[in-house]
Amino acid sequence: MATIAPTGAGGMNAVFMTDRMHDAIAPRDGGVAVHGLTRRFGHGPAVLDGLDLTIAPGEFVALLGHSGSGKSTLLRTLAGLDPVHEGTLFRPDAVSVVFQDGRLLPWKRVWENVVLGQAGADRRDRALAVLEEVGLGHRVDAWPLTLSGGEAQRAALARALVRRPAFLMLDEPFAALDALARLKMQRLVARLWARHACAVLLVTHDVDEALLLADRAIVLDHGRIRTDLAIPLDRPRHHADPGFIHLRGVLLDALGVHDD
Ligand SMILES: Nc1ncnc2c1ncn2[C@@H]1O[C@H](COP(=O)(O)OP(=O)(O)OP(=O)(O)O)[C@@H](O)[C@H]1O
Repeated sequence: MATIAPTGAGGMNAVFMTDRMHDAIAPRDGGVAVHGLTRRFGHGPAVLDGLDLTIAPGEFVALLGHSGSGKSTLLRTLAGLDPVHEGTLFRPDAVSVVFQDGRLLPWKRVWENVVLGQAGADRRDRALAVLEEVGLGHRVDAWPLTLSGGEAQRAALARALVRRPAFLMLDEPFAALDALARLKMQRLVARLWARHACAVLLVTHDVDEALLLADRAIVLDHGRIRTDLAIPLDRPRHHADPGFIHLRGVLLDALGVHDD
C-alpha cells in the first residue's frame, strides 16, 4: 500500500512512500530513485516488476527495450501521470516531459503553448528566450499546425525547458522525424543538456541515439532492468569510434539483436 508524503528538504519529494521506505535511498537534490516499483493493469502480468533505478542529478540515461517492455509506463509513473501502486519513488519537484507528438494546443500560438499555465507579466519574454534557445525565435507567433515536425518538437522542448526542470523526460521525441531533423534534434538536446545540467531520461528505440547522447543505457525487459550499461565515451561522440562500435554490439546483444 503506497502513501503520499513529502520529505520537504531541498525541494525533494518522496512522491509515494511505502512503510518500507528508508532515507538511505533518497537521492540528492535533482536525482531520481525508484525502489521495488511494480505496476499491473487489471489482473494482467506485471508491466513493471519490482524495478529499482537511480538517476544521479544531471545524469543522462537512455531507456531502451522492445515494444511492450514497460518504457512508457515507467516514464509516465516517474512523471506522476500514472499512480504508484507498489514501491517507492523519489524525484525532484521540477520535472518536465516531452512526448513523441509534442502535444501542442493548436488554438494557441507557439509562445503561448510554451508558457501555458505559467503566470507573470514576463511570460512572453520567457517564452521568447527559450524559443531562441531551441532555434525557433522566428516562429514565436506561429500557429502549431503550421510548424514542421522538427519545429513542433523544438517548441515542445522549449515548453519543457521553460519550467527549469531538474529532471527532463523525453519519450521517443525524435521518432517521427526524418533523418536530418533527427540528427539536428539530437545535437540540440546534447547542447541543452550541457547548458541546463538537468537529469534526463530518454526513451528511444535507437541504439546509436543512446550511445551518442547518454551517460548510461538501460535495457528494460518485461518490466525489469536487463542491462545497465555505462557509456564512458568522450563527447562529442562518433559512430566510427572503436569504443562506440563496441558498446553498440553490447547493447544490440542485450536487446537480442544479432548479425546474421
Ligand atoms: N493503460 C493501460 N491499460 C492496460 N495495459 C496497458 C496500459 N498501458 C500499457 N499497458 C500494457 O503495458 C505493457 C507495457 O506498455 P508500455 O507502453 O509501457 O511499453 P513500451 O515499452 O513503452 O512499448 P513501446 O516501445 O511500444 O512504446 C504493454 O503490454 C501494454 O499493452
